[in-house]
Amino acid sequence: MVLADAGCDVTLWARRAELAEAVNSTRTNPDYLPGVELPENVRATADPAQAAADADFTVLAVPSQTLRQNLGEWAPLLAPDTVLVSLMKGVELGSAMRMSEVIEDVTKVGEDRIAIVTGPNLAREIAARQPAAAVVACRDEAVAQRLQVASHTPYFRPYTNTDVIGCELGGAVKNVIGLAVGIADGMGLGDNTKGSLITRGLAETTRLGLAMGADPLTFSGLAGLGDLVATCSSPLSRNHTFGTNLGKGMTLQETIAVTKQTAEGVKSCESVLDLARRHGVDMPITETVVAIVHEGKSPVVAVKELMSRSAKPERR
Ligand SMILES: NC(=O)c1ccc[n+]([C@@H]2O[C@H](COP(=O)([O-])OP(=O)(O)OC[C@H]3O[C@@H](n4cnc5c(N)ncnc54)[C@H](O)[C@@H]3O)[C@@H](O)[C@H]2O)c1
Ligand SMILES: O=P(O)(O)OC[C@H](O)CO
Repeated sequence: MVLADAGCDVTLWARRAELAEAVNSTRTNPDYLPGVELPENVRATADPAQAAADADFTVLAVPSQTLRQNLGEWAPLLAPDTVLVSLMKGVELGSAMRMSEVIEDVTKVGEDRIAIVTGPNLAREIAARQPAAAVVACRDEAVAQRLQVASHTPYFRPYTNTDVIGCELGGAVKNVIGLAVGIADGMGLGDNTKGSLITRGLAETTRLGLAMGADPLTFSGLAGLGDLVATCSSPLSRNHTFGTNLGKGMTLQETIAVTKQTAEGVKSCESVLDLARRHGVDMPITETVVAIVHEGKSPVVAVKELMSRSAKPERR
């Protein structure tokens, strides 16, 4: 919708032919965004070859853990000079690769033709055309600028950045911190806890980013703080809501059963922790989220343990 509103002709690929037909005939996506009317220049198809043909930009928005397989099937269909754009906010399990790295690995397209869009961009609010800023990041600034023009609308304001590592990490780790804040909310804890988790979450994201070669200033921007604030405040965030359900005492299986859309942090908390260990970085909040979500640790015990860690200066 953003690209179409900015004047691009958009072909949307959908897995199910009936959903593609519904989008074309009703101008809505009844399963995912009921009540939102899509612009005329968005067409849907279930044929990936038709979606990929002649595309200046190929925008990828599948769950992070399925990207490698999806892209493996689509790679032979991509237009020769297309720019591959990732909207995904996760890290691959096992390889601990960021999404742009998976794209490069599968397609062998160079990093100058791989871009990402990230920032405080909850889908429902974007679909309601509420004002939001975003970051378009690419190692090649000219490519980022092209994508900036292609996606700039009266309600969507993209800024360019060349720090792809920092922008991607900001998006992936904020989902883990969103889970932590949701758990705290579900436990009935208040805004001091939230402010502390957001700030210390940003500190551990920045530590990881520095170890991986990111620009630390990226984390005080839209991809870092901006997205943390949106995710950790909003009931629209799937990660936040997932955490809230866990904090209220639901089991992991019960929480998964009521979660209809992708909550990336649930899997990516493990790959972010993997990255932290590979780089020798301490990420206590991420470690705690992994322990609660995947190892059955009680949130009450986890809070006690986090609060009784050894005292230290703020900036280390
Ligand atoms: N929704 C948001 O507000 C938002 C905002 C910014 C970024 N993102 C990111 O976008 C990415 C996708 O999230 P979403 O919100 O679109 O999730 P979603 O769950 O709403 O949609 C994911 C889509 O992928 C499809 N899908 C699931 N498994 C698949 C598979 N094996 N192969 C192909 N398609 C498959 C689903 O049918 C669905 O259409 C995530 O990385 C998320 O972090 C989401
Ligand atoms: O619903 P979430 O938790 O995946 O968050 C959506 C976006 O990433 C917010 O910017």
